[in-house]
Amino acid sequence: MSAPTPPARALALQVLLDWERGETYAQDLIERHATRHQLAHRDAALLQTLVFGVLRNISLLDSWLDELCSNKRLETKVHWLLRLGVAQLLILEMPPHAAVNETVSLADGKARGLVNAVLRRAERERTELLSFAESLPPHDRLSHPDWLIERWSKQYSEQEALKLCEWNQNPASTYIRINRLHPEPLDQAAVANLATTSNPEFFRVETPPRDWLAAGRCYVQDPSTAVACELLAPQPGDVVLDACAAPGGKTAYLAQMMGNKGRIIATDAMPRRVKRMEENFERLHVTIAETPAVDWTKATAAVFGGLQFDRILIDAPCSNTGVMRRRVDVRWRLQPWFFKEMTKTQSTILDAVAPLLKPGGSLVYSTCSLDHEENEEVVQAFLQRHPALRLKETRSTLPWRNQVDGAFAALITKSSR
Ligand SMILES: C[S@@+](CC[C@H](N)C(=O)[O-])C[C@H]1O[C@@H](n2cnc3c(N)ncnc32)[C@H](O)[C@@H]1O
Repeated sequence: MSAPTPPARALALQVLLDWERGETYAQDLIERHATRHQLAHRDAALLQTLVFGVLRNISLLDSWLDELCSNKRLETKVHWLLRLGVAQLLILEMPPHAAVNETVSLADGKARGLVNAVLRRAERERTELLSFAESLPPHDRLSHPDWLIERWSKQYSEQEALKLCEWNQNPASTYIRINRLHPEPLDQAAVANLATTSNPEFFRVETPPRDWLAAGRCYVQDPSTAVACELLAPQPGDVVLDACAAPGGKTAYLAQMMGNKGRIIATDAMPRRVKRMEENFERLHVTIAETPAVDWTKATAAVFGGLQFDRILIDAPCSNTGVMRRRVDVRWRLQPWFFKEMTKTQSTILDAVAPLLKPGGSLVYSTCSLDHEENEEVVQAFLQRHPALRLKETRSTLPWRNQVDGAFAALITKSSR
């Protein structure tokens, strides 16, 4: 007989403890636990709500706990348990009975009394605690590192930096892109019922349509990801390199734009991600992609034996500051020095790939970062190192303005002589 599935709150506590110990993203830990325990979709969704609810609000929860526990030092497990309990009561607005009882039941013998007392007090003093939150400085109220808010204030404005923090505090919407490469068109009436976006290929959904996803009729993808693909504008018959391609969301859209005619070489440094990309291509009926694993910080342009490309997409690894609504823990992992490190990798990849562009060809450099250092500044320095290349256009989305994830894309061309 298999062991019973632990309740979502017990798994949430385990994910939070694992997250604090390691370098793994919370999303990966959630997926790992959901797979290991074969969680039903509803339970996996509850697990994500609990974990994200805590990680999105660590500073706010700790400000409340300082009040509730008179600044007492808390043992690690008790601390996470209290954060989890208070998040359910004051942020996620879960029924107090379940929130308190089930959270207390996860505490070890000696700690139960404390957890029970603190959570019951939080429930009683709910109104006072919520108004106390309003009096906190932004880095505590909106749970973002102070240095990050300052960095964004310098690059945009203080008002926009706070709007971005507020944006990051809300659960992300789910969007799907309809896969037009699927041999059987979707029932138009079903598509007509979907919530439209400003891009006719993308729709907002409350819950992902699982049968459509499994059958490759759609792909979960934020509309901001279209910016780079549309700027690259590949044509049927083109030879395209997608240098940082996994898990293949943009490649699949490029293949659709090309009507599955031509050739795409979709590379990525991580074999595990290449495998996932291959599965995605198979499901999405992408038939023109080849998927060699290539690390562009080690490989040179000679890797394809002289092959040159009409179009190149470099969707570079980045700080992910444009997608912090989805990657809720990025804010706690980022450090001020990380941006400079990232720009070194981005520039190395650009320099390695640039010689593969045909004369007259187009290259798009894109990120899901909002940071000028990783975007405009990387592009400017790249152009200075490669005088044959010209910047044609840049496009970006800003979450607080465009209501989608943040993205940046620069279109660069090579003269035909
Ligand atoms: C932003 S993600 C790409 C997302 C993808 N374009 C999509 O739309 O699904 C960046 C990718 O770059 C890959 N990567 C990181 N460093 C790399 C390198 N040195 N060479 C090639 N790929 C790299 C990562 O493994 C990651 O899959």
